[in-house]
Amino acid sequence: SDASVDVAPCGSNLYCQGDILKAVQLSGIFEDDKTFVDKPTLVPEADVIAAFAKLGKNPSKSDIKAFVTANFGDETSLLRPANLNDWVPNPKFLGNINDPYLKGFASAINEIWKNLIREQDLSGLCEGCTSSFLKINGTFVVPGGRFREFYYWDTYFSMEGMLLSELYDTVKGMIEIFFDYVNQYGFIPNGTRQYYLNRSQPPLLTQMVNIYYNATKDNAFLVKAIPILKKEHAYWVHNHSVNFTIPEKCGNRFYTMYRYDVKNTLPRPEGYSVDYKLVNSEAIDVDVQKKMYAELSSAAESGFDFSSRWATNPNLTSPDILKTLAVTDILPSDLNAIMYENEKLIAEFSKIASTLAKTEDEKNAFLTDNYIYEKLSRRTYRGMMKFLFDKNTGMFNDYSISNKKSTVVWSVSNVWAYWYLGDFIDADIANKAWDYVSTVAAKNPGGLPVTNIDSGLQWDFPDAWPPLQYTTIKGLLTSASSVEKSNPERSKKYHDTALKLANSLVGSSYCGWYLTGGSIPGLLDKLPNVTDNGHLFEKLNSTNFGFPAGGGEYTVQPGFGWTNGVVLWLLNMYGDKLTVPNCSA
Ligand SMILES: OC[C@H]1O[C@H](O[C@H]2O[C@H](CO)[C@@H](O)[C@H](O)[C@H]2O)[C@H](O)[C@@H](O)[C@@H]1O
Repeated sequence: SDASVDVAPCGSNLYCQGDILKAVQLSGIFEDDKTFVDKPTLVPEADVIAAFAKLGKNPSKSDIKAFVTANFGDETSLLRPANLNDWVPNPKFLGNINDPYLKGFASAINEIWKNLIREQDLSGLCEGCTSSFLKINGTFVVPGGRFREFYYWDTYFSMEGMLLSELYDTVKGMIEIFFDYVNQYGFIPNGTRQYYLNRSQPPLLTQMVNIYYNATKDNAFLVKAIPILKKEHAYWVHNHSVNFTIPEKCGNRFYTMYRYDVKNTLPRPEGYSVDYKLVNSEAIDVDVQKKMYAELSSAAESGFDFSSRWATNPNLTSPDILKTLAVTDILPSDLNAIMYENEKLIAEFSKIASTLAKTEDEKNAFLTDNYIYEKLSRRTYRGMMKFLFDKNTGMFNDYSISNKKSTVVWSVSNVWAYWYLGDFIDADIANKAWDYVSTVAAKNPGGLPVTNIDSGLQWDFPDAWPPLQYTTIKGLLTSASSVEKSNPERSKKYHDTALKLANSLVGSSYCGWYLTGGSIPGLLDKLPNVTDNGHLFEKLNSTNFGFPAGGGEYTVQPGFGWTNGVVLWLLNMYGDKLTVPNCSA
């Protein structure tokens, strides 16, 4: 393809584009493409480029291996454990957990934060050397395993647990790191690497500020946050919105809706060989190839990489299904719901700020923002109800712009909007959605699978993702409280489904941890012949209680930030109801 018109995630000739990246990633010397792009150089970049040039036109695999060994360092370097001044051994929420094993489990997770919360240490980088890391000003939580950097949407779910662990200063500092990125780049990158600089992730910063504010009532911080949250919102409006209408359905009216959309024409550096081989597996036009690269990156931006949810032919399986991704043609229901909630929250924060203003002008400016963002939220709401909401099923479906109709794949993300909008939905229609969810939950002991389609992709059946158990439970709780007075029986039913999901995630994570060497001093011995000390996994198997899920382009990762966060959140909320499962059953 014509490199002069290619759009890469960043300018680096090592980490984002160019011959060295291509040769190393296609050589097959690493099982996981992310390994190479996480390696810092051992010599200045110009020397790396000169050393590569010496290899000539078609270097062998062993030449490339020797070149990488001589010029690149360890991918896990440039990080150190953080000095956590706010970590406490016995956070108060442990007192809310009755079952002694689950209390011990919560305490073990509280310990695990110390391994996952890190600081950058660039002192190991030699003079003139370089790495793919973005500068990270402060302490941050990583997901774990191959995910050695700070991720955007993961952090919301990790924070729910970190706040219970009373890591208030650390949480505040992490939000401030994100503020720096909004100021520097205008948006928050997918993760803190140069190769993530062309895309964001589900925009949950405003909601991070919300949970931090609810936990601390830090007014000064809230006031400081508002201009930055507005700036991030503007980025999504300018780069990720479409003005959409269907004349026969809408007359002259246009609706502003949001979508994932990454400008990119090259393989994702951290998945280079996977993307390259997929796109070059048959003879296709260069323009079509470039479009496929843009779709792959846009799927990564959605957080759901990869899923039949984005496929025009969801009946195919991996890898062929990936050739049919049409992310940029879809109005995703979860993204639109998130944007609606962000607009509502910016309006609410502005109202609070207006009461704290020191001058009349300041107060009026906040009240104007309150008015503007309320209005924006109504605009997003109208679009969601017009195009995404299905009165027959109660689901908020994804919508295909080109087909002018809902897409066909059901996903747990179709009930995400209930978290924020549950109060506004007709109770009988909402009940249909929740009946469906509870039927799926009843069939899956390990949690709600993300879709019903077994494509081999990681955001498909049978994978149960902790953040989506959280969003579904939030939706159930909103619906339960909205019918509590009018229909207590229904309300109880929703609470029961929420508890069932909580039992699945907490129980399955507990067993996964125990079976991989988890123990509790004086109460639970470590299994014999297990060398590890207990892992929580990034995703669980919905059909196989106690086991992680698989699928996708990398092996399941232990750690794990969002699992720990959501499990602690559930243990705190249902600490008087949850009981320890029998892990050998
Ligand atoms: O390397 C492949 C992809 O890895 C990341 O995605 C997955 O892990 C993230 C961190 O836990 C999570 O936020 C995301 O939802 C997962 O699918 C990365 O975010 C992708 O951009 C990347 O291509």
